[in-house]
Amino acid sequence: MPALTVPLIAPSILSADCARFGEEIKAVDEQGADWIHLDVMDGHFVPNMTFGPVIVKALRPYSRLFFDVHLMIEPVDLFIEPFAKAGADQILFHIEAGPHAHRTLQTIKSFGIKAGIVLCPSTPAQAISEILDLVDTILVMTVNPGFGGQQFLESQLSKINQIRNMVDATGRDIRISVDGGITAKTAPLVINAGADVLVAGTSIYGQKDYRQAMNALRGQDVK
Ligand SMILES: O=C(CO)[C@@H](O)[C@H](O)COP(=O)(O)O
Repeated sequence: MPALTVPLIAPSILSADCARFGEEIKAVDEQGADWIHLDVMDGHFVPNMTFGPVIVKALRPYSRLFFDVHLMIEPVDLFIEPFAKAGADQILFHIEAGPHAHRTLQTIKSFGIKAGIVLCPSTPAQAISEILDLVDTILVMTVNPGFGGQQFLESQLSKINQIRNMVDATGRDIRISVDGGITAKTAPLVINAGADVLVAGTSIYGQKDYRQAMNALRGQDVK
C-alpha cells in the first residue's frame, strides 16, 4: 500500500447523515479520505451520546480505510475488546478518563491494533510525557469534546507545538492529530504547529462536494 501524504484527512462521521452512515463513509472513501474517524460518546464522560461497537461492526464493510475510533467514554477498559473485535484499526481514549492510561494502552496493543491518547483543551501536554513509548497517535482536542460544529480554540496551538517537540525528541513515528473546528482557515495553523492528521466533521460533511472540501483542508487548489 502506498504511504499516505501528510496531512491525513479523517472525516468525522459525527457530522454525517446518521441515517446513512454506511453510504456517508463510502462517499468520503471514494472521494479521497485517508482515515475514517468514529466518535463514541457515552453521555457521562461527555454530555452527548452516539453509538457503540455494534454500529462500528455494521459500518466496517463500507470501507477498507483505517477506522480511527475516538472513545469519549469512562470507564474505558471494559470496551476495548468489543471495539477491537468490531474492526477498529486504532482506539483513542482520553487521558482524563484514566484511571491507568499505561495499562489501557497495553490492552489496546494486545489486540494488535494502534493505540492513541487524547487531550482535552484544559489538559497540559506534560500529562502524556511518561507514556509516549506506547502511543501511536496523540489527538489534541481543539474544542471541548462532545459536539461537532464548535469554534476552534486557538489557545491549543502552543500545545500542539509542544507535543510536536516532545514527539520529535522520542524519534518515534507518532501521529499528531487535531480535532474540532478544523476548516480551510484553521488547517494551516495546526499544520504549522506540527499536526499531521486533521479530523474534520462540519467542514467536510457540511459541504456538497466532499472531495473539494477535503482538498481545501489539504491546502490544495479546490477545482
Ligand atoms: O470529537 C469531536 C467532538 O467531540 C469531533 O470529532 C467533532 O465531530 C468535530 O466536528 P467539527 O468541529 O469538525 O464540526
